[in-house]
Parts: sequence; C-alpha cells; structure tokens
Amino acid sequence: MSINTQPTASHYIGGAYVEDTSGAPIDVVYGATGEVIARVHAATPAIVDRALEAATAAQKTWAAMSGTERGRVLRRAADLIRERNRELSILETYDTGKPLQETLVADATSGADALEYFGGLAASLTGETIPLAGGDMVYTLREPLGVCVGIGAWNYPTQIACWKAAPALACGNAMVFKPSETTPLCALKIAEILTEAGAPPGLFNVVQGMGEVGAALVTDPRVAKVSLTGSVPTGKKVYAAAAGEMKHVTMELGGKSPIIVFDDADLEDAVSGAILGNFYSSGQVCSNGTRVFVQTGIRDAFLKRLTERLAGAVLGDPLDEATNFGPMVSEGQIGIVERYVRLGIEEGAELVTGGARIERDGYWMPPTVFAGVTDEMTIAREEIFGPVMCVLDFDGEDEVMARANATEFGLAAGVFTRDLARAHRVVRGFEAGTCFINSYNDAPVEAPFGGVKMSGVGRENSKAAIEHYSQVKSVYLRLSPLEAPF
Ligand SMILES: NC(=O)C1=CN([C@@H]2O[C@H](COP(=O)(O)OP(=O)(O)OC[C@H]3O[C@@H](n4cnc5c(N)ncnc54)[C@H](O)[C@@H]3O)[C@@H](O)[C@H]2O)C=CC1
Repeated sequence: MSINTQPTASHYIGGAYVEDTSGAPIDVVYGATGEVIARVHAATPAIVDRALEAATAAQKTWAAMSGTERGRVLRRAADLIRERNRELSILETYDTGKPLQETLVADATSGADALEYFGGLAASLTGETIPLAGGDMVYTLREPLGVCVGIGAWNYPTQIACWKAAPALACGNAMVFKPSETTPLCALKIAEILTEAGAPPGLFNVVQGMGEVGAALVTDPRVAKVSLTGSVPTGKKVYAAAAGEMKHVTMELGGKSPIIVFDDADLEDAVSGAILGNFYSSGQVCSNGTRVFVQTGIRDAFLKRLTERLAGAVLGDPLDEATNFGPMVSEGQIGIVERYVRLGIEEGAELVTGGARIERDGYWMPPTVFAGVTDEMTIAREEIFGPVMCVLDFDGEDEVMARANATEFGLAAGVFTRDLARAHRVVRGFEAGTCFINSYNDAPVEAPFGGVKMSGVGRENSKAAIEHYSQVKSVYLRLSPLEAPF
C-alpha cells in the first residue's frame, strides 16, 4: 500500500483543511532515510485564533447533545480508525520511523481503543443526589470544562491525539490539538475521521507549530484546560503558564523508571520485560524502565541471555513487517543519545553491546546496553529517550527500593520475581504512578496512566481521566422553609 505523506493542508479547523503559508515552514523528515516527506507551516496568530473560535462555537453544540449521541460519534470514529488501520499505521511509520510491525498494533489501534472506551462511557457521566435534613437535597451536574488544548510529543502522534481527544470529547469539551513539530501528520487524520464520524465542525482542530504556538494556546483566555505530553522542562513552563489563569492541567512527562529483577525471577520474562522497556520504539517511550536493577545472583545469566536475545533485533526498512527495530525520530534525538553513550563510557560504565551510530542514511542507533552502572552516573540519572539500557547490580530488597526511588521522576516501575508477597510489597513501595509485576509497558485504556513527582499531574485513560476533563456543579435544592436572621 502506498500512501501520500503530504497532507492536504497544514491545519484542520472547523471540519476542514486550512492552509496559511505565511507561517514558518516545517519539514517532516523520515527517520529511516533522512528524506523530507512533507512540509507544513506553523500556525500564525490568525490561525490559532480561528481554531479557538471554531472550538468555542462547536463546544456549545456538542455539550447540548446527549452523552449517548456523543458516544455514538466517538465509537463510529473508532470503527473508521480500525478499518483504516494499515493506512494509518504506514503514516505513523513515516511520521515517527517506528517499524510497521509496531505501528500496526500499538498506535491507531490504541487510539481506537480510547475512542471506543470513552464513547462507551459518555452516556453514563452523571451526577449524584445527596439527601439532606428536612427533605432538602443537593444534586450535582457533571459538566464539561469548555475548550481544551492538547499538546503532543513526537513518539506516539496518533495515540497521544486520541488519548487526549477521547475523554475530552466524551465529557462534552472541544479540543485544539498541537502535535509535535517533529511529527505533524497523524493528528490531521484523526481530525478528518472525527468529522466523518459526525463530530460537529470545530470540535477537534489541529494546528501546527513549535513551542510558541503551544504557548499561545496555553495562555489564551478561551482555553479552560491544557493536557501536555512532553518533557519535564516543557511541563514546568506549561504548568506555570496555565496557572496564571487557573486552568486545569494534565501533565504526562518524562521518566527514568526502574525495573527490579530478583534472583528468583523467570529469566526469560525478565529479559523480555527489559527488552520491551528499553528497545520498543527504539527506546523512545516515556515510561521505559531504563534503570534495570539486577540482583547479583542472577546478573551474569541475565546479561548472557539478554545479549543472546538482542541478536533477534531486526534492523531494516521500517515498512517491512519483518523489521522489529527502527531508527530514531530525528538527527537531534540521535545526537542526544550519542552524547549520553559518550558520558556512560567516560564515567566508567561497561558497554556490553551497541553504542555506535550505524553508518547509513537516517538516524540508526542499535540496542545499547551498559552494565556496571552506578547510581551517580549521568546515564542512570537523566532521561535519555533512546535505545540505551542501564544495568545496575543490587544485593538486598531494602537497598534496591531506596535506590529505585532516589529520582525526581516517578512515571513507571516494574518488578520481576516469583515471590508474590515480595512483588506486592515492592510495588507498594514504588514512588511511581504506573507499576508492573512480571510485565512491562502494557497500557490498556481501562487502566489509569500517569506519573507522580516530576513525571506529571493527573491521569490519562480509564475512568480517572473523566475527573480531569469535567467538573462538578452542586445545586442546593430547598424544600423546607428558608429562615433568615431578620
Ligand atoms: N509521560 C508521557 O506520557 C510521555 C512523555 N514524553 C516525554 O516527552 C519528551 C520527548 O518529547 P518532545 O516532543 O521532545 O518533548 P518537548 O517537551 O520538547 O515538547 C512537547 C510538546 O510541547 C511543545 N512545547 C514546547 N515548548 C512549549 C511551550 N513553552 N508551551 C507550550 N508548548 C510547548 C512542543 O512543541 C511539543 O509539541 C520526553 O521527555 C518524554 O519523556 C513523551 C511521550 C509520552
């Protein structure tokens, strides 16, 4: 299947494609080859204004519909996404470089899950009645927030757009979404599909641009809520800007998550978890378990089996479904990874495998493993956001828990052990929002996803997301006589 990677126009506003070539050009580069595959233009202030106007108008129409009607539109969009999964997955592969083998199962499909799940919930978003003395009562109304802004990172452009749009729209909000400037293509397709599914024009708009377009959206008084997926430094800026007008926020930020492998773990499962948590999407996943703490009794066996299993990584054309490991997203990102690899070597970590950029077109870094990593090394403290696993040794449970939690981040954490009591004890001790026992990086829509500490505020997916896209109005209803002092 061949697809056209150049979108009809840069932005999608009011149910249609909109162009304004006076905005700065943004070239979209395919990570596998370094070729420019599309060009879009950053939104000008006039485009931002138009998107916010369209969203403001559509939100009123949409909120007046019943939850059942809103849900039907979202579920129809989910069906359309599934029907077009292959085409959408190929576009995701061009946008990000991730292999088609991954995008066929993890991107548009995950977006469809979110639209289906929140479409199903939309009709059941009700308030409650609270009986009081004398027959009085309070009833509550669960109301939308208004116009929500979604701002995305570049690693999961389809999934991020859907994870934000689905709960927002289910609750009766409208959205203006700004994709990452690195991956501007996929969100436009979601906007098209929502229109086709029956969403009122302007309900879900996409505007392109760099940080300043995001900043203009975040500070606009018409916006009630901002949901960002991005790095911690950007999260701090966006959270602070939103606070100026007391806007609601959801922050899905970075991490440096631990995976703890005890001596009694199933070795194959533990190695699988470490591979999934470090090399899926070439390591460009926020919840990755990049600090792999391995108990000394199993360390050698773990490293031996890990090295054997890494031979199964198939680097090649991402559009070939046999390929299971793709390039990095951009020259900038591979440069960051190369710098960390140098720091790892300089600071004394043992490079077990990988570490050198592959000399070919595009941005290829092989799976890279450092052993003998210690807590103070830069590669053990900072988020790398690439295919670099750090293996750290440990002896006892108390020691490893203290070390696992000694980070400003708290997005995810995993433990591999056959001892269930220990597994539950360990996850209770983790300072992390999303934990895994004998697994890693599963993200079903039914489960809350998000971080603690610097990794974020709020939760995406699950019923928990409803709290972040709606507010409760209390209505006091008096049936008894109303007394006053005079
Ligand atoms: N917790 C999560 O769910 C995820 C977190 N991430 C994090 O995202 C980072 C990588 O993605 P990047 O795109 O490089 O992140 P980034 O923080 O550079 O950019 C994220 C988005 O924010 C926008 N932005 C930048 N400055 C802004 C400002 N002042 N106001 C408003 N918007 C602004 C960017 O244009 C982009 O769309 C990693 O740190 C990673 O951990 C990535 C994926 C998922």
